[in-house]
Amino acid sequence: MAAELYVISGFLGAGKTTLIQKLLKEAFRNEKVVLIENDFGEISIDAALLKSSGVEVKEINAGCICCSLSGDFVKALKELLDRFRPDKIIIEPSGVGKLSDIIKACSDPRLKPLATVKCKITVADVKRCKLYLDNFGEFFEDQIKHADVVLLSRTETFPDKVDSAYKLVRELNAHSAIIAKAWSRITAAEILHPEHEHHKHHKHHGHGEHCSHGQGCSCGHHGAQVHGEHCSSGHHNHGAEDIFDTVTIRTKRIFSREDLKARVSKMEQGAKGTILRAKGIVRGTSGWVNLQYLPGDLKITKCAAGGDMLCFIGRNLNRQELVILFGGE
Ligand SMILES: Nc1nc2c(ncn2[C@@H]2O[C@H](COP(=O)(O)OP(=O)(O)OP(=O)(O)O)[C@@H](O)[C@H]2O)c(=O)[nH]1
Repeated sequence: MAAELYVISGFLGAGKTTLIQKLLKEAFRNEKVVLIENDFGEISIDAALLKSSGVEVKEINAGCICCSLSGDFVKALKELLDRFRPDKIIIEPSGVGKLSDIIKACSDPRLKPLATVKCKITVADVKRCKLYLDNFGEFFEDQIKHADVVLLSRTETFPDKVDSAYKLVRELNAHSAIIAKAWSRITAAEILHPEHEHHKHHKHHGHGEHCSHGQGCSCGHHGAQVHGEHCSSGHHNHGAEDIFDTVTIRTKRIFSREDLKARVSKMEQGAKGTILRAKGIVRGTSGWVNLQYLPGDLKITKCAAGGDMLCFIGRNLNRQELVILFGGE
C-alpha cells in the first residue's frame, strides 16, 4: 500500500514541531512513521527534539528540501520508502520553505505508486501572521495558499487576534479548512479530518473560535495530489538563502536559566541584526534545556535530548557577535 505523506508547513516558530509531536502521540502512535526534517541552520534542533519521540528522523539541513536531499528528492524518498517501509511520512519543511515546491516534488510520477500526499497542513501564528505576511509574504502566502488545512496557533494566548488572522487566511485561501481552537482542546483526528469533526464541534465554539472548512478540502478523502513538474535544482527560485541569514553556534557552556535569559535580552537590545527566530539545546545547571525564542517570546524548558547548539535565523546577523554573546566555539 502507498505510504501517506503529510506536509506540515508554517512560518518561523509557528508551531510545526509541536503539531508533529501531537500527531505522533495521538494519531500515528501505532504506525511506522518516518519524519523528514528540513531545518534552517547546520544542525536540526527539531530533529533532535523529535528523535526523542522514538521515530525515524531524516534530517536535511540548509537549502531547499527538494533539491538538497541527497541531490535528488525523489530518489532519496524512494530509498527511504524501500528501507523503512513506513505507513506515514511526515515532512516538515523549514519555516522559510515554500509549500508549493514540496508539493511539486512529492507529486513526481515516479512516487505515485509508492506514496501519496494525504494532507498539507499549514500552521499560522495568530499573533505574527499579519507581520509575516506583510514582510515575508513570498514564503508565507505560498504556505497558506497551498494548504488543505490551516491550523491557527497561539489562539488561547491571543484570543483578540483570532478573528483578524482567520480573515487574512480566508482571503488567501478560500478552500482550506481553518481551525482556530486552542490545541489542548483539539484532537489530532480533528486536525487531519476537519470535514468529519466540523459538524460535531460546530455548536460548541466559544467566543472567537472557528472551525470551518471551505469547499474542496483535499485532506484525506479527496486525494491531495497536485499536478506539477518536479522541481530540480536551478529550475526554481529559492529565495530564502538570499533573504535570510542563519548562524549556528556550538557551545558546551553551562547556562543557568537567568544567565540564558540575560544573554537573550542582551541579544535583543544589542540588535545583533534582526533575529526572527532562535532555538537550541544547551547545558543547563541540572541537565539539558531547550531554548525557543521568537521576538518578544522566550521559553526555556528542560528536555531529554542533548545538543550543545544554538541556531539563529534573521537578517544581517553578525556571527562573531553572537558567538561572543553565547560563549560559542
Ligand atoms: N502558547 C502557545 N505556544 C505555542 C503554540 N504553538 C507553538 N508554541 C510554542 O512556540 C515555540 C515554537 O514552536 P515550534 O513547534 O518549535 O515551532 P516551529 O514551527 O517548528 O518552528 P521553526 O523551528 O522555526 O520552524 C515553542 O516554544 C512552542 O511551545 C500554541 O498554539 N500556543
